[in-house]
Amino acid sequence: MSQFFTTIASLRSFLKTCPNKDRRVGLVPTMGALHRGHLSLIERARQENNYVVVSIFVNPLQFGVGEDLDKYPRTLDRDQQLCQSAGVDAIFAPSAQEIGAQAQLALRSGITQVLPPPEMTGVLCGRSRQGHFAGVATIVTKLLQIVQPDRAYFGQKDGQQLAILRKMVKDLNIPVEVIGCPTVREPDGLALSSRNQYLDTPQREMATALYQALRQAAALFQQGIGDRDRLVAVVRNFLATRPLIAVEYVELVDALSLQPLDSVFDALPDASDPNCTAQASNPEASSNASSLNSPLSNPLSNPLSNIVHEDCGAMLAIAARVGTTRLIDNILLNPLFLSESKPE
Ligand SMILES: Nc1ncnc2c1ncn2[C@@H]1O[C@H](COP(=O)(O)OP(=O)(O)OP(=O)(O)O)[C@@H](O)[C@H]1O
Ligand SMILES: CC(C)(CO)[C@@H](O)C(=O)[O-]
Ligand code: BAL
Repeated sequence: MSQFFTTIASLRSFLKTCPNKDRRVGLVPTMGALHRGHLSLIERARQENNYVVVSIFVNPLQFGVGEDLDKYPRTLDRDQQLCQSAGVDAIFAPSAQEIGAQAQLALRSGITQVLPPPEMTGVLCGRSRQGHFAGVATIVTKLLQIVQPDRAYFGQKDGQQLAILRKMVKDLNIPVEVIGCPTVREPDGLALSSRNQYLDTPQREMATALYQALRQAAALFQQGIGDRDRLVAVVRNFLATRPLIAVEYVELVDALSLQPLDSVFDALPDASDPNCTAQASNPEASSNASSLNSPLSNPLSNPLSNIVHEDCGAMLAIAARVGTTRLIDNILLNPLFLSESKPE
C-alpha cells in the first residue's frame, strides 16, 4: 500500500518509522502525469532500495513567464494508482505553499536559490528557458533535504537536467547517489513525455521525426563519423522536411560538462569522476552496452574504451516545437554503446 503525504512533517515521521538498519531509500522526483518513463525510474529504484519515495510536484520555480505552468497535466488520482501498482512506499505530493515555492522565479519568488554554473545553464535549453535550471536545482535540493534518500533517479531524456544535478550534488556535497536512467520511448521512437499529451494527431505523427533524425546521426556515427558539423547537419536536414517542426537547437555537447564539442571523440572522461572511469569489465555497466558494430567499439583500439557509464561521452541533443509544443530529445554517442532504449 502506497502511503500518501502532503506535508513535510508527516513524510518525515513516516521515514523515521522505517527501520534504520539496512534502510535504503530511493527518491524519484516527478511533476506527475506519470507514464512508462517515470515507471522505469520507479522500477529501478525498487530494485536498488527497500523504500521508494515518489514526489509529485509541479514546480512553479522552474516555469518561465508564458510557459505552461497552468495547463501542465495534473492527474493525481491516476498517478496514485500507478504508484500503488509499482510498489511505491510513499508518495509525497505537497502543495506549493507547503514546499514554500509558490511563484515562478521571474516573479520574485523570494526564495533562497541554488544557482548551477552559468556554463551549464547558458547552453541548450537554458538559452530559451532562463532561470529554469535554477528552479530545478532549488526544488531538487529541497526534496533531497526533506527525504534524505540514498539514491535519486532522473531520466536521460532530460539530459541537461541530469548533468546539472550530478554537478550540484557533487559541488554541494549532498550525500546522495544520482542515478541516470535511459530514455523510454513509444514503439515509433518518440520519447515519452507528459507534454506529448498536448500534441494533436498530425503533430504526434510528425513528432516521431525527432528520434528518427537522431538515429540518422547515430548511423553516421556507427560509420566512425564523430564530426559535430556532419552530425548536426544530418539531423537538421532530416527535420527541415517536416513542416510542423520548428527546430530550436541541435547541438553536440559533452554529456557531463555540457560544453560544446567539435567531435564525439573530444568527449574525454574526467579521470576524477568515478562515474566515468568504471572499467568495461563492470558487469552492470557492460550489460547496458549495445554494440555499435563499429571498429570503434573495439575496446583495445579505442582511447575512450573505459567509458562505460551510461551518461558519459557525447550527447547529441534537440529541442524543437511541434506545433506549439516544445519537446526535447537526445542520444548519447559513445564508442562503446548508445544508452538508449530501443523502440519496442
Ligand atoms: N521517456 C522518459 N524516459 C525516462 N525518464 C523520463 C522520461 N520522461 C521523463 N523522465 C524522467 O522523469 C522524471 C520526471 O520528469 P517529468 O515529471 O518532468 O516528466 P516529463 O515527461 O519529462 O515531463 P515534461 O513533459 O515536462 O518534460 C525526470 O527525471 C525525467 O527525466
Ligand atoms: C526533477 C523535477 C521533478 C524537478 O521539479 C523536474 O524537473 C522533472 O520532472 O524533470
Ligand atoms: N522534465 C522537465 C520538466 C520541465 O520541462 O519543466
